[in-house]
Amino acid sequence: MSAAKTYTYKEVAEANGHVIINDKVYDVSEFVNEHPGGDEIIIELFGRDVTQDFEDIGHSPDAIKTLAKLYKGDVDTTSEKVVFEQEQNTENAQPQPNFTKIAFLLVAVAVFLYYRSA
Ligand code: HEM
Repeated sequence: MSAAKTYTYKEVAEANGHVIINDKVYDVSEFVNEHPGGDEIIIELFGRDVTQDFEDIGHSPDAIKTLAKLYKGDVDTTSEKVVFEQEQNTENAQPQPNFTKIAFLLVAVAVFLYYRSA
């Protein structure tokens, strides 16, 4: 751990297969192949702060232990943030799941099933 390094957001974004969780930098380039949740889900997020994603899944203490082994250093939180295109889209997108759309879909399915069984 003595070799811990401080990274700027830009350095993390440009490194190969690093992610940020709680302001710590992890090299997950090798780990993605073993990730029980699949590699794609993390590869898509390389270079980013995945704290929210990691916590939303409710990863186990085991997963947190694995994470500790991949620790590379800390992020310089005063460095300039990197804006990712996809992130921008999500921010501009509707914040709430579209209830009307879901309700409409359910009705459509119900109607379909009704007519199919008639
Ligand atoms: C970056 C470090 C990560 C590590 C070390 C890690 C580790 C793990 C481990 C050990 C599991 C097995 C279940 C458990 O023990 O909780 C797991 C499951 C999972 N992970 Fe991760 N994960 C990481 C990042 C992520 C990220 C960023 C996402 C989402 C964007 C993600 C999505 C998932 C999903 C969806 C599962 C559930 C698989 C299932 O139950 O079918 N993981 N992860």
